[in-house]
Amino acid sequence: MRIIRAKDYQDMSRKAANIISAQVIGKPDSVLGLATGETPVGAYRKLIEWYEKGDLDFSRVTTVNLDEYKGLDKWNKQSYHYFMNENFFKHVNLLPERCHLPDGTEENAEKACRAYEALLRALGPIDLQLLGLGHNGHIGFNEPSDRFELDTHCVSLSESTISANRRFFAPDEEVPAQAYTMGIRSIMQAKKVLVAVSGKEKAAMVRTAFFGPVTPKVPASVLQIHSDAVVVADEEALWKVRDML
Ligand SMILES: O=P(O)(O)OC[C@H]1O[C@](O)(CO)[C@@H](O)[C@@H]1O
Repeated sequence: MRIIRAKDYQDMSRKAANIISAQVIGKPDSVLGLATGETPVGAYRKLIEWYEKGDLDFSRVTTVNLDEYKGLDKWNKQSYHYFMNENFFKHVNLLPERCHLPDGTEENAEKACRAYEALLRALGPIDLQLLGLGHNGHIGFNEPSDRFELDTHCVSLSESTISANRRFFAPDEEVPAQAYTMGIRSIMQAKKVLVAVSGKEKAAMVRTAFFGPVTPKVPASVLQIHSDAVVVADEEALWKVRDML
């Protein structure tokens, strides 16, 4: 696992976007695994900026997102479909039919997960998987558990994840308690994994996940044994591991 140090959020975003750009330029028909959350938004902005300048072409790229809330459709402003559309998809020349997320409207969890897993397998290994880091060490919505959940599955979100995500919802809106998420296998089979981390509230988890034991109780810790995992983190996120770099 390589750690790339960035000065601040802007620098981290630019560095993460550089890695994604290099992937798309080097392999125009890449399969990109994408993430939601606040952290990757700056990188998406950079990619949009470079696309607008004519430096990037997404017309042959396929995207697969990590997760979606169960029960939310793509017009719901809190859905990850909506988030991805607003923050990235609609601003670049990705073909809509090549942008995939789990189907939050499918009430039958087994059916929804089976369909997404089949899609992931049909597409083959993801070329580059972008990840954020949850406060409790989750990646996608793979929550702390007694075992690594390998396939796409329906997860009951932990209290800490629900409360962390409350900031995206209006006070009177309920945060969904369940989500469909890509499993650890697809993430680990990705040829390259890029974890973007920013801010001092992630510093303790950076130390636990990337310098502690590999355990399903800290899902992100599994990335330590990925053959090509890169963490791009800013100074605040790295302050608890400064002496180890
Ligand atoms: O980047 P943020 O907003 O801190 O979120 C971290 C992680 O938490 C999630 O938003 C889900 O709780 C993930 O999508 C994300 O990777």
